[in-house]
Amino acid sequence: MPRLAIYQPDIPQNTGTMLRLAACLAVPVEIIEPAAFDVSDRNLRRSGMDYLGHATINRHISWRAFEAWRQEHGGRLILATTKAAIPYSDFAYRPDDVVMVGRESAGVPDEVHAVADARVLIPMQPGMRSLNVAVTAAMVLGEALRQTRSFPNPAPSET
Ligand SMILES: C[S@@+](CC[C@H](N)C(=O)[O-])C[C@H]1O[C@@H](n2cnc3c(N)ncnc32)[C@H](O)[C@@H]1O
Repeated sequence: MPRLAIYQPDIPQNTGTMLRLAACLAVPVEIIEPAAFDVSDRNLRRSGMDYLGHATINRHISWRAFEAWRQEHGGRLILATTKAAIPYSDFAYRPDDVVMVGRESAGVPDEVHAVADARVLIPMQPGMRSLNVAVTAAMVLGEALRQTRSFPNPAPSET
C-alpha cells in the first residue's frame, strides 16, 4: 500500500482534505513537522475531523526523524514537484512507495529534492504555477493505487 507524506504543511484545510482522502482510501500518512499549525491528534479532532479515527497518521518531528524512520521502514521516496521531468502517470509505482507533497508556500528544500528516489510532475498548461497540494496528492496517489491495485474493496452495495 503506497503512503502519503506531507512535508511541513502550512494550511490546515489542505491537510484536512488530505487526511480525509487518506482515511477513505486506507492510505497511511506521514506528517513531517514543523507544521504551521498544531497537528496533534487532539487538535485535529477538535477541528471536526471525525473521520480521523479511520486514518493512520505518523508524526515525525523533523525531516531527519522522517528519514531515520524511512531507513528502517524502507520504501522509495517519490516527490511530487513542479520541478520534475517525469509525468506522474508514466512512472511505475511500487506498493511500498512513499508519495511526498511539499509545503503550500515553498514546496520542499533542495536537500529533500536531492534525496528523492524519483520526482514526478502533473503536467500543466504553460503559464500555470502549480496545483493545490491536496489535488496533487489525490491525483498522484490515485495513479499509484491504480497501478499497485491497492484501492480498498468497496463496501457491498445494498441493492
Ligand atoms: C502549491 S505547491 C508549492 C508551490 C511552491 N511555491 C513551490 O515553488 O514549490 C504545493 C505542492 O503541491 C505539489 N504540486 C503542485 N502542483 C504540482 C504539479 N503540477 N506537479 C507535481 N506536484 C505539484 C508539490 O508537491 C508542491 O510542493
